[in-house]
Amino acid sequence: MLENNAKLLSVKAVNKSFGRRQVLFDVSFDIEPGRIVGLIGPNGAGKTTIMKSIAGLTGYQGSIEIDGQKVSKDHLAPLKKVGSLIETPGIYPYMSGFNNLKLYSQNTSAEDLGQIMEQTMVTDFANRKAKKYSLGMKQRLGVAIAMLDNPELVILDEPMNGLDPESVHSMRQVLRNLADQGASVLISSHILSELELVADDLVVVNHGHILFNGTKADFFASQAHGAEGSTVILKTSNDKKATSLLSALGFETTTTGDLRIITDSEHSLNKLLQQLVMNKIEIHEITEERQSLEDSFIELIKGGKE
Ligand SMILES: Nc1ncnc2c1ncn2[C@@H]1O[C@H](COP(=O)(O)OP(=O)(O)OP(=O)(O)O)[C@@H](O)[C@H]1O
Repeated sequence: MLENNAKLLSVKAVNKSFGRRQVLFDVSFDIEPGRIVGLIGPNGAGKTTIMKSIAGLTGYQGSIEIDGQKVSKDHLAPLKKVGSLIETPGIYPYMSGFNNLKLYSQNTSAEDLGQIMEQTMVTDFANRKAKKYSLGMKQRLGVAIAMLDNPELVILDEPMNGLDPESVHSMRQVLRNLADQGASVLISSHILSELELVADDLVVVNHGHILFNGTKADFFASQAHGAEGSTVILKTSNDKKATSLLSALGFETTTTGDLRIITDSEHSLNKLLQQLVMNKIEIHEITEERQSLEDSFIELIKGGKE
């Protein structure tokens, strides 16, 4: 059994080359039980290679441990605790979805199997041959396969790919249920908004380097209050006076349309409000324009290593 706060998955200093081309550079991150970790990066960043290394599908240098046991291509025993959907799910096309599930299931009761099919919304088409499935149906069946036999770690490579908005919504619910039951979930995407609502933690990767590894809240905070700061939009009793006052104090202001002020640690929102009050400028409306996670991500990727 895992102790509290133990790491279910520990990836340490993983390097990987294909021939002479290195594609992963000192990749390290951990996953605790019950957490959903979003692995995010643009196409070719190294997400699938990281997941394949964890799932024992490709060799690597460094260390990957699941529940304290090292995983490698030659030591797959820890993978009993892992359910995965990586790249094309291994679905047999001439079998029904239900029979595919039964084939992969070693120790899932009929009742649990029924529940997994309900949760992943596979039940309605479970008796049809898999070759007739759409991409979204295959994805759902692939996730159902990954959930068989009570995995402690579920690895899903781009599981939202091909899903309609309703299915994306229920997939989030499925992942949250898994985490609530104590499983750890590693899910990848190149679209941050797919992960934004579901991930607890984020690992941002680009060109095989980890650019950020921490909670989603920390990611947002580190980006929103980074060098650019956040933008405050003000409506005051005297915008002209407010602009010249704040400019004189070193605030970056723009007045095309609304009065917009960029705040940072030195020119904080608190300082801005104090100055307006001291100078008897009434504030009629104030809104903070927060950067979306997507903007933060793009900024981080642009500033990342080549
Ligand atoms: N079998 C392989 N042989 C050679 N190079 C490979 C192989 N698999 C992946 N690569 C290279 O490794 C790098 C990382 O690829 P990977 O598939 O891990 O990225 P990804 O982040 O999953 O991308 P995507 O979002 O497009 O799936 C890429 O430059 C890719 O071309």
